[in-house]
Amino acid sequence: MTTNNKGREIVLDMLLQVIEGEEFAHRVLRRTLKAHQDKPKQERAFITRLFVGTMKHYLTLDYIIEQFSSLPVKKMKPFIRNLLRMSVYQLMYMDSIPDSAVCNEAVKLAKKRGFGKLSGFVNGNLRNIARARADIQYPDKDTDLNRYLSISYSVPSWLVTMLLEQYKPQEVEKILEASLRENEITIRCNCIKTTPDKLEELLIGEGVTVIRHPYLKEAFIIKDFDYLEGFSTFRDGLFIIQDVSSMLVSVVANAKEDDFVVDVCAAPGGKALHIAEKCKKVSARDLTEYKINLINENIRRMGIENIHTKVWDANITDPEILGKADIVIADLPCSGLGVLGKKYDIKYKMTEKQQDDLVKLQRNILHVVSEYVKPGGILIYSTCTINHKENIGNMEWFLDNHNFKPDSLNNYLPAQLHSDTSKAGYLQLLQGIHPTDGFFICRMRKESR
Ligand SMILES: C[S@@+](CC[C@H](N)C(=O)[O-])C[C@H]1O[C@@H](n2cnc3c(N)ncnc32)[C@H](O)[C@@H]1O
Repeated sequence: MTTNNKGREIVLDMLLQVIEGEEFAHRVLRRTLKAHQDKPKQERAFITRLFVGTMKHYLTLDYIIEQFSSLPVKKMKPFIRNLLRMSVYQLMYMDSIPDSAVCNEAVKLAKKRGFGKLSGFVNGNLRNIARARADIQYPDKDTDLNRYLSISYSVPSWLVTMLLEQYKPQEVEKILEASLRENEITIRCNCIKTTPDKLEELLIGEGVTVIRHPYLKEAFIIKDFDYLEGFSTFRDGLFIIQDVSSMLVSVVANAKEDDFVVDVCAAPGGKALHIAEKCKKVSARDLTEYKINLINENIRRMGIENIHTKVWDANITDPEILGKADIVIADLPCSGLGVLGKKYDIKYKMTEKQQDDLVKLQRNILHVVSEYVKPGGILIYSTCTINHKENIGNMEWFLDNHNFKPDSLNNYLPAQLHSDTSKAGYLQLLQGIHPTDGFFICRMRKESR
């Protein structure tokens, strides 16, 4: 365990940056792993597991701590509360670490960072939790469903209420449970450069476990690897990381060779690159130079040349493309409740007000970009959220106020996804219920006159 002592300190600093600061968890994790590329695979895996696990579970961990501590977690010093969270995570979820090691390392860290006077408090609480963890009483599902879901799945109570208003209790529990599972990585084969069969063979040769996705032949779930950028298949642009839900946007867009496609919020370019395999001309836009560079990097790596990128605010009309697009992709900024497992700080940071502001932004962008669609052309609206207001709510608002009609998805979607709603032009995928992220897609056709 001594090798992981430094790892614990690294994780504690990451937690402080994200929970107590303004940083995004996935960015902090990526930056930290990059900075410690030279560390053995095992240590990097320890850092990832402890950081992601503590982040995903920290309301549950706070509940446990407060069963034992006389001081509420909110009143503790930030360093101490995050040290306790991280240590309780190890006690509750990491069976291979002896309790004594967890307590001793926490005490050492408290002393090292100038909290020697509180090391007794840390030690006492951790040892009590280790001793009595089997007797902890959790909220009862039958008498207080909201609190049960909130504490069991580490989700703020207001968000549980919102989900229970929109979905059945069993669905909400499956969604929240899926968000705590280890994240799966899905990739899409770059069919310009190789075939799915060949890519599968090459990845297996690189020691990766490869599982074919049931929805699309170009999609694979990959496991048992450390550093993706180390693979020649990645460096050579034979695949891109992309969830199947996101791939389905390009599938239902169904671009033809001569179509002109505009993706108005395109970075890092997953959907635009996918569509560009099918048609000659794609315009990929995003708000900043930084974001456009992300698309350009992927364009270079994947060797896909028929995409033109442009910094453009989707809220503002671009007169150059008015009425010119066969297909407009509006994959808009959203509350991200479909990717709670991957962006595990969203559930703590999102507010109802932010969601309402997003609905306004989405409506404004949809209104502006609908004018780029040719008569008879297609507008695809998608989000990686499961919030009805941002999804079906916006679709209905849009159709009520614009010259568009819903267009069935059933000619394009895999048969497993056909339903009454897909026939009516939209699909709501739910994590934990579908083998994908939570995601919304709708297809709408502009009327000819
Ligand atoms: C859901 S992501 C897009 C993902 C992308 N379609 C893909 O498949 O890789 C939303 C994007 O919208 C961009 N964005 C946010 N506000 C925008 C605006 N006003 N104009 C253009 N892009 C915007 C963000 O920078 C972000 O890259």
